[in-house]
Amino acid sequence: MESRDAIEIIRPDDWHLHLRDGAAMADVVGFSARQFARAIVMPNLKPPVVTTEQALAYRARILAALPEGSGFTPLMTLYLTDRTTPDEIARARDSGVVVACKLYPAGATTNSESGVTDIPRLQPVLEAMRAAGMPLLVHGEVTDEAIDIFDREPIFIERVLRPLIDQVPGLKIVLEHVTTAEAVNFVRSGPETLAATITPHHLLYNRNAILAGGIRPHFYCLPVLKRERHRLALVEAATSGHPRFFLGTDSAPHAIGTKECNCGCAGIFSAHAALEAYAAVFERAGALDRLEGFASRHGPDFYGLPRNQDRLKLIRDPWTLPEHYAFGDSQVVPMCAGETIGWRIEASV
Ligand SMILES: NC(=O)N[C@@H](CC(=O)O)C(=O)O
Ligand SMILES: [Zn+2]
Ligand SMILES: [Zn+2]
Repeated sequence: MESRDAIEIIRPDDWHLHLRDGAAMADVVGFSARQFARAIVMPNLKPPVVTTEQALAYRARILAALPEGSGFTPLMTLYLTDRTTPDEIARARDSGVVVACKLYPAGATTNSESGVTDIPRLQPVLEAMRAAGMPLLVHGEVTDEAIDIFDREPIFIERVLRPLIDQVPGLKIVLEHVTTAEAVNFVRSGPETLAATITPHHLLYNRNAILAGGIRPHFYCLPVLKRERHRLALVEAATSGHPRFFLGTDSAPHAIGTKECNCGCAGIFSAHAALEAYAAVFERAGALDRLEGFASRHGPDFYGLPRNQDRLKLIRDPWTLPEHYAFGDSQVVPMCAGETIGWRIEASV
């Protein structure tokens, strides 16, 4: 195994991030801005970001909440509903700040109640997106109660994603937060217009983390963590150098009380140490030299955006992660709370 004490890469971007809103957002946005130049900001607020006007207003609130001097760029998204129109896509494109649209199957995850119920009827909207070169970002799980929760991603691929790719050839699609070997294989064998993001938690943990030795709500996210063989498939994909797999943290903070209760929310907060966690995974796989592709090149190349100009340095300097961070009028328990991580971001270089 290689052993290095520092690694310098092009400054990375986060291609899947939940920043929330208000005081809670102000508490977490700095963690992302510290390491990433840009992030795709998810639109599942309450109410969701369904119009360009709402996206512009949300963007302004994010910019106002950034630490002094931060150059962080939020890349905005629209939340597709059954009522989204092709005109809205044109407005989004013309805004220059909305770069993608998010497809939540209605009821699939946190704040997805207004999501899409009938994908074929979305055809004109999807065609407008293809014409605009705007990627469709997909939460890839079926909502069918009859399907076991651990099978919802592979079944989604067969029932929904495969037909969707045929329905609108040429549309860029990102299968977000992939969790299974089936998803990895599907993306690998799919068209050049199909890519996937991979989270740090799905690379670090399997489903035992949620259930073995006691029930641990802070490991509960959607799509739910899977078996070890799936985690290994994800590590292989992320560290393979394949250009259609890239970094998307899905950092999704929830107030502690909404996770530690009898019906806890889905979502893992990882923005406090995301790049450091990915570096640990890549190091363990003997693939630190491939971190830059995954974190800093594949994403912009797929989206058709320029790569970042500045660089960032990670140094070996183990530190212990806090048990909690402030989160609005509450607190959030971060991924790897209380554990030691081997890497630290030194500074911009
Ligand atoms: N990933 C999660 O478990 N939760 C996300 C929603 C999502 O990305 O599906 C959230 O907004 O909390
Ligand atoms: Zn999701
Ligand atoms: Zn998400």
